[in-house]
Amino acid sequence: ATGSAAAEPIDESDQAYITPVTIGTPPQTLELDVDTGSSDLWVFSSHTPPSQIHGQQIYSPNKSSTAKLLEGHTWSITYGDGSASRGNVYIDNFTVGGLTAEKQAVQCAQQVSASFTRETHVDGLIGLGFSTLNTVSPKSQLTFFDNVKSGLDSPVFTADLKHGAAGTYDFGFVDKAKYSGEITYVPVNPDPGYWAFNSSGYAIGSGKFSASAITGIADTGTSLLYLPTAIVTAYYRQVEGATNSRTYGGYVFPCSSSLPSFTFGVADARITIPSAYINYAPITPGSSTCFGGLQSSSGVGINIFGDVALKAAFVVFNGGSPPTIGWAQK
Ligand SMILES: O=C(Cc1ccccc1)Nn1cnc2ccccc21
Repeated sequence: ATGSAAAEPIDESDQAYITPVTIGTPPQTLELDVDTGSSDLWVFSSHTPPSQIHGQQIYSPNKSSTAKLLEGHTWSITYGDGSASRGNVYIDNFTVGGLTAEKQAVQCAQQVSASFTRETHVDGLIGLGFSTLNTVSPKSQLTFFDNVKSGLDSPVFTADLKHGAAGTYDFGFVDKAKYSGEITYVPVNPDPGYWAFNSSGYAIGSGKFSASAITGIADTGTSLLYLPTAIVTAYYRQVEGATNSRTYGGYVFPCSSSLPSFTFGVADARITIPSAYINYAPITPGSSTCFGGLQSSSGVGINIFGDVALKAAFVVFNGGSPPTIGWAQK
């Protein structure tokens, strides 16, 4: 089996991407954020306090003839940016891009933090990290990918995210039409539960490539690229008027500044992020001060190749044994 689903940016800065899914019988459609940086599939639901719902679509298990409460199970998750949610768990049919997991654990939110309430376009998350990270207790649950993997033509899913346009998540196959040249695969360390890999180094603009291993995670659920401070300060030294703002929590610069591109290595391959992707967004709508798409990982605790990096490439998340991750230009 294979599947293919759209990944639509929620705003003009590609802060997140949403993917349509259907849950239950008759099918209820929601739009979820595919997140390789976590492993809980959770949704706004009929159990979510109305005061915490601000335009999101909800899943009502009591309207699904195939929904079954997973007795005595709860979940609670806090993300690196401090956002959080928690609730109870139902088992139901879950379909993405024509692929159905018959008995998917669908975690229903009974509480979401303000940042989720504010994100009106996001009805929940599909965690596609490793199932070891799933927070359901007392028995942790499998991700959608782990549930359908054995039935896929190939045990992979791919991300083709785009800047200001709809991209795709494919399941079970690698679409040659979506990339140029070759895909370079490197090992993944599944122990942290993330898609952790080593980048072989970086270059700023047309500068020389600096070979240095950068351990990071490929995280579709994070908007920006977070790298070591030394790399980030070297980058913004080349940006007229850039400053590291305590007020805004990172590097900002005049929106009119010209920015260098940023290249990262994957073994002997190179992925170049166009400068436009690093001119992420005005600090507030209409401001002439812009926030950088490349920021320091020192406050995050881990290097994150988020959407700013991912949308410059075609990425293969290979769930085989051993797991690997593949990067190609496009
Ligand atoms: O939490 C993080 C990483 C992060 C970002 C910024 C600062 C510190 C850490 N990403 N993420 C991955 N999945 C998420 C889901 C919701 C919110 C953030 C999510």
